Amino acid sequence: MSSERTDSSASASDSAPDASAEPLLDVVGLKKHYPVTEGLFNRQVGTVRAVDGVDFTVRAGETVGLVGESGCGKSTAAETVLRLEEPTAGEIRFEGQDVTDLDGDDERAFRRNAQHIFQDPDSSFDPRMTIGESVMEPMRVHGLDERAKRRAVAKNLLERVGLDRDDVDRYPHEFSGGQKQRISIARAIATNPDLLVADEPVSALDVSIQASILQLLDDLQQEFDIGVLLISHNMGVVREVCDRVNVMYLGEIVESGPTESLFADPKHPYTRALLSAIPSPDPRQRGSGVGLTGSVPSPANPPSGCRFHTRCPEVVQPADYDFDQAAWRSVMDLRVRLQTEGIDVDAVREFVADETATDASDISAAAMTAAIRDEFDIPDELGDSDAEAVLSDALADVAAGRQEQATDRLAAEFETPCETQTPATTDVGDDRIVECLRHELDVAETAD
Ligand SMILES: Nc1ncnc2c1ncn2[C@@H]1O[C@H](COP(=O)(O)OP(=O)(O)OP(=O)(O)O)[C@@H](O)[C@H]1O
Repeated sequence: MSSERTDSSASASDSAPDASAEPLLDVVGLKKHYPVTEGLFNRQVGTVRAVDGVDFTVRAGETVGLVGESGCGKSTAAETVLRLEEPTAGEIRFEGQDVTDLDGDDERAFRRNAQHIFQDPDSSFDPRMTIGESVMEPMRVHGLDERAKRRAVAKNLLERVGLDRDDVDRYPHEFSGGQKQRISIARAIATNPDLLVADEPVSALDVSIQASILQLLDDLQQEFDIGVLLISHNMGVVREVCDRVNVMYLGEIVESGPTESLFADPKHPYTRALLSAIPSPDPRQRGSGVGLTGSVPSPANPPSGCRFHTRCPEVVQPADYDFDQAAWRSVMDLRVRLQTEGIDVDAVREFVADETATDASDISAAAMTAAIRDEFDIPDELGDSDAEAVLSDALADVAAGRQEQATDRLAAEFETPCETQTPATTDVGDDRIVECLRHELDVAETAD
């Protein structure tokens, strides 16, 4: 974790861990799939690819972020690393040892050495146990038999995380959310772990106390040289505390690199979109970001090629066309909608009838297509006459109730390379990788 965050230019490198050191945690090709079942006999009808082949490392003394929107697979990755979930495939090497098939003493040692903090401190405590008992519990499980010693350690830990030694006999309901998260941290470090997995440790807390909890984690990490895997949907939090960042989308890592350079020059359109969502204190920068349309698609049926292509503001245009990128994205949004939910033409007709105070039966096809263009932010004319002809025909099909025909027409004419080619992992230098066709094309062009 970087030490002083007020000077962002000095942040990540101040306490930068030794990049040549063996990783504490080395995750390779990790997959976690869940079966989708149906019926009385739980017949498997599909697979949720929650984590679908991710690689990352955490070194001692390093804080590594796993960031992405809700549903991208971050928590599943964290739970699988901790062996709270069994991996479907891949390797999880902790201190040089593959933990996927540990048992007995080795498994107990791993559980002692890899601890976690979860998002909701309210649900992480047994309300009938004093907080001292909660903090002592992992010490008991891991072999510290003398109660008096456990109690003394618990008191020290409570003091270390900013509470009072005498709080040891109090109950969870007597503490605020922030204090409870401090107690969770005390409990997590009670066994002197080498790795701490913190899953959204501040997102349930009031914004005013988030910074102090992150600072506490930072201080403890430096004091004990712990490796931290921080799960967050919040790029602002990640920037504050991480040395390295892995950006995750729909079960895959699409970009990874040192925090400072990744924030200064994000390479993947998804990273750029996440960054644009961070509120800026500078009014000149507000609203300059690229918005993301729609939500994360289901990992039971991920899009082909680049999984982000159904939402990507920079999705590549077919070679035959060249028009405004924002208009192209809007046309793609229409295509995606037709392919997924479809368009309720009757609702469009009713809407136009209402807007124009006209009888629904009198609404023309032209008025319908204009309303659909409007809804999807598609300009009245695309800047490419061939593309415009394809779109006009497709919209005429939609207005006439021939959605399948429109869907097929758009799919055939507006096929993007991003849906047919799975982007390879491209090394873009500076210890950074990105999985995006645009970078592959750039690298290929430079090589030519
Ligand atoms: N036990 C399960 N069975 C089936 N699907 C699951 C299971 N656990 C998670 N998923 C699915 O896997 C995907 C990833 O979920 P996960 O919770 O890991 O994402 P996340 O990025 O951590 O999001 P959030 O911050 O909302 O928890 C989601 O679509 C989720 O519905």
